[in-house]
Amino acid sequence: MNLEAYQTILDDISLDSDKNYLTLQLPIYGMDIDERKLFSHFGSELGSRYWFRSKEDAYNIVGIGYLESIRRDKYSASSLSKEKDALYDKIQKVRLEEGIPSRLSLFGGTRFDTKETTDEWNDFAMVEFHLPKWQFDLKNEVLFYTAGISEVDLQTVLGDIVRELEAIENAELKADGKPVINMEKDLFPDEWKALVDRTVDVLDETSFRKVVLARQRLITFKSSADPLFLLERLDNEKGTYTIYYEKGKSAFISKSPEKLFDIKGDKLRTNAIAGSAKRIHDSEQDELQKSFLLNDEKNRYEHEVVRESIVHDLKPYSDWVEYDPKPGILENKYIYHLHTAIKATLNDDTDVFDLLDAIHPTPAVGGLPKKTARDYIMEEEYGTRGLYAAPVGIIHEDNDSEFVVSIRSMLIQANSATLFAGCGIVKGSSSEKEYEETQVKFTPMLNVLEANDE
Ligand SMILES: C=C(O[C@@H]1C=C(C(=O)O)C=C[C@H]1O)C(=O)O
Repeated sequence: MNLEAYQTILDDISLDSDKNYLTLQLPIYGMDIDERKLFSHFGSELGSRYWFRSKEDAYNIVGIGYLESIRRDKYSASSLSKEKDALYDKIQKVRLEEGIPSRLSLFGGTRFDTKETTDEWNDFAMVEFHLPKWQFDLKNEVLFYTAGISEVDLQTVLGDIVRELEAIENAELKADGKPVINMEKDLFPDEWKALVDRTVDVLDETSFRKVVLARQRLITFKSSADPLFLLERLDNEKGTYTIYYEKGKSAFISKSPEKLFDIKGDKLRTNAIAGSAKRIHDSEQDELQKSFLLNDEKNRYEHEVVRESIVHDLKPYSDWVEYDPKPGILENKYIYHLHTAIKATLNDDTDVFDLLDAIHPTPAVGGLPKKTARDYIMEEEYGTRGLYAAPVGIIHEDNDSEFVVSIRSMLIQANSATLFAGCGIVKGSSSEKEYEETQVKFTPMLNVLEANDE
């Protein structure tokens, strides 16, 4: 870190009194800093921290201290877009080194739907995106430090940051052991199976083709789960996103394999992921599982419904959408899915918030027709989805962004964890099989809690 050169830059700038914040962007090359040290060092910021790592490692970001947030009780693409622009406009950005390949981002998401939430989701607004005080881009080794412009002392700020970085490098990493489980139970298991049976009778191949029904599993602990323990456990499943999102007294956690979309310039990438078979961890049996999945009519149908819907929803925003008509297999640690990569070139003036609104929820987590399915889920499903299966991710100043469909997830509060898992129901689905499938889909979170029998 070339502190003298950085100070010279700071000596040469004048603070812009029209702005609310100053963001300093500086490299932290070679520093021994990771997510666990950050969460340990910034323990007092509990409830105001996140870790977001994308599955292709495009992003690995920790944010600490929510300085300002966009919060809305209703989703409105145009208002959100304006608020995002206004927030970025309030920031004076200063690069302390040229050519750093990283940019400031906001992190957050929207709830799955507008269902009145039960108390459990009160910490998360309908739509919420945060500007953190400390944003660590761990992939590119860059820090974005943001402070209120009236509070910044350009003579002392660098020294303060350096001291903090040194303390982070020396942070203690002593996590508590795994949370001791008091009680573990599926919520409404028989009612859920009955709902699936009823739903199969309602579905057909034209007017209501598919709906995804989710269920919950509740685990209570003898004492609260240590964030450092959870972070360590979150590191152990490749090929998935990692979301650890604290807000108030809650933490929302996901190891989702499913991208909603990412945008770079005018290029959007998304995927259809639907159709599932358990991974058995025996090479012969797993080959059979994969070839079953590729050829099974019900799974193929479930998958095609998702792909068609995504392609259809992209059309107003793109004259060029490309995908392979034959799905492949997405391999996760516990499960296989049918997978189709979809690419689009976006038309001019497409806004990321319009795309979010247009694409979410895909029938991988909602159903088809989308509105019928959404209403059905709100009406019939037990409990509230909140951030489960909802878009969570990051947005830069322009449209560049990456969003996850936050499945394989749980909500942690005080001494309890609520796990969520759902599956696509079509005509001909069997409630027993779907129940088993959701059981498999709890595994990533059970594994994070070390609550499975593995
Ligand atoms: C809804 C979930 O998963 C979704 C449903 C799938 C299916 O029904 O085959 C497969 C992958 C996901 O798109 C979940 O994991 O909770």
